Formats: sequence, structure tokens, C-alpha cells
Amino acid sequence: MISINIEKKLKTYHGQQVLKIAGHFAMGSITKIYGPSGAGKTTFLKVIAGFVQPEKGNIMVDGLPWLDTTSKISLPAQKRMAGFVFQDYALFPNMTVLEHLEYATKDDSWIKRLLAIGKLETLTTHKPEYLSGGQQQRLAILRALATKPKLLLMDEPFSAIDPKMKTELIRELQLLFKELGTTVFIVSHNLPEVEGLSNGELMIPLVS
Ligand SMILES: Nc1ncnc2c1ncn2[C@@H]1O[C@H](COP(=O)(O)OP(=O)(O)OP(=O)(O)O)[C@@H](O)[C@H]1O
Repeated sequence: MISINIEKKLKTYHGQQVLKIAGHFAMGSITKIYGPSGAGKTTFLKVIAGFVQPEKGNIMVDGLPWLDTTSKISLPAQKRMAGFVFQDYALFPNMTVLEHLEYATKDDSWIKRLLAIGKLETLTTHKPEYLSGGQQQRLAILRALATKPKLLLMDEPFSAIDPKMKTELIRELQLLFKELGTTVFIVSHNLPEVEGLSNGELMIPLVS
């Protein structure tokens, strides 16, 4: 079980706004996160990953305290080891497709399988600037999966992928998440695209 109860002040253009989220999420569950632009969806994922610190709250993962502001516990991001698919991909400009995956894992058969899932087998020697937006986004997803993370945080992960490829990819990911027992949080503006994938949802409202 992942239990989250956090409060984070957001500095917005219109003044201050507080992101307040409380909820329990079963291990292995897939939760879609939605809500208006600027409500704090990306910030919520970053708080879970350990990239952003909230002022108040706690996060318990499978009985382990990742965050507890009253006892000043905050596990560093490298110990939380969550997989993260960034909205802007955050690929390494000087690394090829294969190097991105080899940087994350030494398991060659796993890399081969991931390349097949992302349909990037023929592009292994390409650097990001020679990939289309959809190919870059698929690489960002594969890189996040390379470490076989127990927790995967995905920020608008399918926004640049064409509909046919998206349907196939989502079907493959669904099987993979089940096999790995991955707990997933997916931010999505376009709810139907993750409809078949998720089994729970979390709405983040704008609160001032
Ligand atoms: N570390 C931070 N500390 C305080 N405020 C932040 C921080 N990061 C982002 N913000 C602010 O919080 C607000 C919410 O940003 P965020 O990107 O989380 O929203 P979002 O719901 O993901 O939006 P969108 O759907 O447009 O991507 C923004 O106004 C942003 O400037």
C-alpha cells in the first residue's frame, strides 16, 4: 500500500495556491491523475519521486516511511528509485537509444525486449535529435522501465505517440506492469487514452 498525505505551497502566476493530496493506493495499482492545468499534477509526481519537498505531510510505501515532515524524514530520490517519464522526455542529447538503456541496466535480454515493445529496434544507434517526437517519447518510457521500477511515475507519457502505436504500446505496458507488479501513477489530459490501462483515478483540483 502507498499512503500519501501531503501539502505543498505552489507559487503560481495568480498568487499562492496549496496542493493538498491524501489517498491510499494498492501496490500494483495503476492510477490516472487528472485536473485543470496548473493544479499541480506534475508537482505531485515530483513530490513522490523526491525531487520536490512538501512543507507538510507523509508518504508511506509498503510500510516504509519515504517522507515524514514531523520527524524530518525524507528519503533521497536515489533511494526511492521511482521510474519517471518526464513531460519533456529529458533524454541525454549525446547518448544513442541503446546507450540510454545500457546506462540504466546491464540486462541485455531485457533491453532487447524493451526495444521491441517501443518499436525502436532499428534505431539503436540514433541520438535523440535524429528521432521523431513519438520515438523520443517511447525512448523516455523504455528508459524509465529499464530499471524494472516498483513505482513508475508518468507525466503525459503518450502525448506525442500516434493513435495506432499508442494502442499497441498501452497493451504491451499493461502486461509488463502486471508481470513486474509495478505501481503506476499516470498524469493524462486525454483520459480515454489511459482508460483501459488504469484501475483507479485521482482528480487534482485548483485550490487557492
Ligand atoms: N517546486 C515548486 N514550488 C512551488 N511551486 C511550484 C513548484 N513547481 C511548480 N510550481 C508551480 O505550481 C503550479 C502547478 O504546476 P504543475 O506543473 O505541477 O501543474 P500541472 O497540473 O502539472 O499543470 P499542466 O497540466 O499545465 O502540466 C505552477 O503554477 C508552477 O509554477
